Amino acid sequence: MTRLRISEIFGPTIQGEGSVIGVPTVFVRAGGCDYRCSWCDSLHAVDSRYRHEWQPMTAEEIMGKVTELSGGQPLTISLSGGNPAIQDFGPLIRLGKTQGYSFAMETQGSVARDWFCELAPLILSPKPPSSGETVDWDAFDACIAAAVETESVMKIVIFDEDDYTWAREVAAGYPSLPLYLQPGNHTPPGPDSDAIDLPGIMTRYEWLIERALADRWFTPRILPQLHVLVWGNKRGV
Ligand SMILES: C[S@@+](CC[C@H](N)C(=O)[O-])C[C@H]1O[C@@H](n2cnc3c(N)ncnc32)[C@H](O)[C@@H]1O
Ligand SMILES: Nc1nc2[nH]cc(C(=O)O)c2c(=O)[nH]1
Ligand code: SF4
Ligand SMILES: [Mg+2]
Repeated sequence: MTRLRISEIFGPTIQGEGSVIGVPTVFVRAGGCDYRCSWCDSLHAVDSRYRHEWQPMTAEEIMGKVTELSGGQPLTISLSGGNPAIQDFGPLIRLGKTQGYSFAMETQGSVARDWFCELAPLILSPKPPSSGETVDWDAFDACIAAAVETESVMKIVIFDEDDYTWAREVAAGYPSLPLYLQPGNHTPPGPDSDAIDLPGIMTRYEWLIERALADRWFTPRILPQLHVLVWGNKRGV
């Protein structure tokens, strides 16, 4: 039986980011990522030093844990990671749907899967220059193409002026994707630290709002990471 590498399953909590912000959800976080963003806030699901925490789980085991957490009430399950697209989440999504659950997924858009069409929504977060990663736009386009008849949205993290300029160019190339801009969160060293630089986040958020409005750029929604404002960088919320 196929097993998925799972870093953590937690909730119910609220979705803290992007188009489904505020919606109650249970998170299923996959272990492993094909990227190494300089500012990744989920290193415990990326860095192989945390591999010992990742559990191989069947779709049935995952749904069992989600059902326990949700009290058996179907809700939206948020798949994140790491990059969930490097594993086959198709069987889990199909099983969960038979039980009334729906699935949203966060991915950077580097690997396309035919099961993206089962998501609602597919949240694509291409990485700006400050991440140190380079986007493969053919792979990104393949992700959009795979999400036939489902909603895809784009969420870009912005730390600085370079990222902002990049986001404007990228957005111009994808006029039909609803766009969300999110100020970057400089996580203090050590993935086990809950501490955040709240003044830094708020300064970047205010700067980002003012920057976009001064440009008369009115299409994106500009949102902070709500869960970070409430709980800091605490894991499992
Ligand atoms: C941890 S990632 C996992 C999913 C996938 N690998 C991705 O990057 O989209 C989930 C979301 O958090 C965002 N993110 C990661 N680190 C961040 C940070 N330091 N500040 C703000 N957003 C961050 C990512 O851009 C992505 O939208
Ligand atoms: N509450 C909450 N909302 C989130 N939205 C995206 C998250 C992620 O790490 O992928 C996340 C997370 O870890 N917690
Ligand atoms: S792609 Fe996502 S999970 Fe992977 S390193 Fe970047 S932010 Fe972290
Ligand atoms: Mg997070």
